[in-house]
Amino acid sequence: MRVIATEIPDVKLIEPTVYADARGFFMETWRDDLFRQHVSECSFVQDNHSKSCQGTLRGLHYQTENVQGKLVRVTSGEMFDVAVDMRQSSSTFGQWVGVMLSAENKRQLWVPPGFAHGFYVLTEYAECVYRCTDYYNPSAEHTVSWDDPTLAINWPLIEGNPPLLSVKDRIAKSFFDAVAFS
Ligand SMILES: Cc1cn([C@H]2C[C@H](O)[C@@H](COP(=O)(O)OP(=O)(O)O[C@H]3O[C@H](C)C(=O)[C@H](O)[C@H]3O)O2)c(=O)[nH]c1=O
Repeated sequence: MRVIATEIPDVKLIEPTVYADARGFFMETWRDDLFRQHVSECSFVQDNHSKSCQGTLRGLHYQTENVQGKLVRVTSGEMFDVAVDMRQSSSTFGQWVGVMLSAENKRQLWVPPGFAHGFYVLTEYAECVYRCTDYYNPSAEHTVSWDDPTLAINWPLIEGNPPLLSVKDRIAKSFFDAVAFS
């Protein structure tokens, strides 16, 4: 696997080694030893899988208890995946990283604990699976508005179509009003 640095040191882009042959391909999508050695010393306790139609934007979400790190990959379609630094003490507080993840490029994004996460779906459908370092805790979940002007995330929105949002994401907080990590 190849680990690629991003604009935020703790956020990593991972390219697994793909073994292709006449049948198709094989790849190790995660190995505890290599992940700990090259990305982050953490354990995963919950796997998620979500499917979204084109134009769906989920996020920006994070938990302030059971704080989750997430290892995100796309198993079908393509999405623009975003991590936002919500750690007040960080030199990159309020900065974001956005990468294209797709079934084609097989890339994975490591979203560390302390970051908000969101994605926007570009293809007719996209499915993502992601490993979490802590359990879902809805009572401690927070949302930051996807189009917050301070974050100014450059979403590759499909021309003329407002993103499809959940009710929760439509009423998300501004970055300045959102709870940050110390
Ligand atoms: C996240 C989650 C949700 N749920 C239930 C709660 C709702 O009944 C239903 C849909 O939840 P929600 O609309 O919050 O799903 P997303 O909008 O995809 O939320 C996720 O989107 C962003 C991109 C993330 O990184 C988080 O994993 C998560 O916040 O699944 C669970 O049972 N367990 C879970 O871990």
